[in-house]
Amino acid sequence: MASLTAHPSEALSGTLQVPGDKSISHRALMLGTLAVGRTSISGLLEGEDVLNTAAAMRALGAEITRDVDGLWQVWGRGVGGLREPDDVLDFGNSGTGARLAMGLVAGQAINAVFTGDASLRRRPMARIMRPLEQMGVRFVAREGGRLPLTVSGPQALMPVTYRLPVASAQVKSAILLAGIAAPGKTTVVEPEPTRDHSERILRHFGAAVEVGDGEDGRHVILTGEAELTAAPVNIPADPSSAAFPLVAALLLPGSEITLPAVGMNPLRTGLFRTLREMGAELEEENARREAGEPVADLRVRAGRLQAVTVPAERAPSMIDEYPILAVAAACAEGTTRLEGLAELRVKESDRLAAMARGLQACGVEVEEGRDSLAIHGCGGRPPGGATIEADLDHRIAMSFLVMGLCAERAVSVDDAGPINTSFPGFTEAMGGLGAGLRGDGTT
Ligand SMILES: O=C(O)C1=C[C@@H](OP(=O)(O)O)[C@@H](O)[C@H](O)C1
Ligand SMILES: C=C(OP(=O)(O)O)C(=O)O
Repeated sequence: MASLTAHPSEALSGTLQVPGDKSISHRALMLGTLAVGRTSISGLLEGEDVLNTAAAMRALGAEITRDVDGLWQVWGRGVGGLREPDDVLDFGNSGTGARLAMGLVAGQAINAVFTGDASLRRRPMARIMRPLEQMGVRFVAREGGRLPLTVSGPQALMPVTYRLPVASAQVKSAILLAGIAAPGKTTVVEPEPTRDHSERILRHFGAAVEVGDGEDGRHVILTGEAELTAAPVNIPADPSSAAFPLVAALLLPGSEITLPAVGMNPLRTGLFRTLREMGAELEEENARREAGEPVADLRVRAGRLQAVTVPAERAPSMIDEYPILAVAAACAEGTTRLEGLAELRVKESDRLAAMARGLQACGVEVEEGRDSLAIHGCGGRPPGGATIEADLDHRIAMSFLVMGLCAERAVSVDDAGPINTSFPGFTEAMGGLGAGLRGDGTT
């Protein structure tokens, strides 16, 4: 376990190209695998989560290469053309990789065994198993629907209409990926809209996806037995990764940074909206579209932040950003209230408990509820001076390193390794903006 320490920092400045969007990277590799022809992907996130998905797609028969200039090529097998992997598929730390790939395998008449690291093996999979079982897929899983598990795709998959019991783009996407191989229409009804990268990229590859609003929520309808055609994908910078330098720049007086080509999908930008409500100055420049996704350059200037209440219905659009928002709230003036956080308890770690514990260790007063968090802001630098257990959670690790930059005393995380799952080069990237993160060797 390599620990890392963030020391109180001066202003940040410069331009940082944040790595590619993790959600879109997984999907581009998977759609490329199901498509006929060669898919070229630029800007693919080369983090461990996505590299594990690439390895799984190779095991299922796709040919995947990386050119010297970082362009990835996927030669797909066509829907129904995947082969049975001859070993266990290991998705490491990645809920998205494992859950979406279950949907993809469901549409093939093959067996595949899925596993992951200690974090992924404690996360719930029944949410994916239930709808796919209705489509005819069989699972053998550990108690409580945990990995490792075996997926058996049926000879003839049935389409479903499924109402999501929790707001989850991963569940929606697994059903849609399975539905590609089913006859007729597969419908997912989501009470609250979640990130729609799957809908966008499916259309980009030629599938028919209709979206409409019903009384019970948003209906996403995919026409099955789709023929997917390879299409080039240019992946934007990940707004969830951009959040870390962005919040650091907001909190360190005198900072001004630019983050080019950040994904601005409105179902991902809840954090930006919240920070603006807190008084942040965020400018979007050169708004454009890449592979069906909105993108802009973000310019961020430091400023004082005021507490806000973030309503539960905003959670799906900023679900991975609560840990870093909690750090911003700890430095803001007043009490910030975050609601509708139940899903945070089943991420890479129990993020609600991890944030409450870590903030308290840094001298910030908090109240943790069943699905809420109140943070009493310090109106400036919090005390800091703690060592935080990352518990295999990249976002907890990066959030508390940003805390260390903005606190009175240094903050360490016991294991910075998981940062490589989503933001390889994080230490160097922050260093390039002027923030000092120092490795403490091996603990
Ligand atoms: O579909 C996706 O790419 C993701 C969906 C979200 O998970 P849930 O579907 O569990 O909310 C998010 O937390 C995860 O990081 C990526
Ligand atoms: C929850 C996350 O990812 P995943 O579900 O793919 O592990 C995340 O990146 O914050």
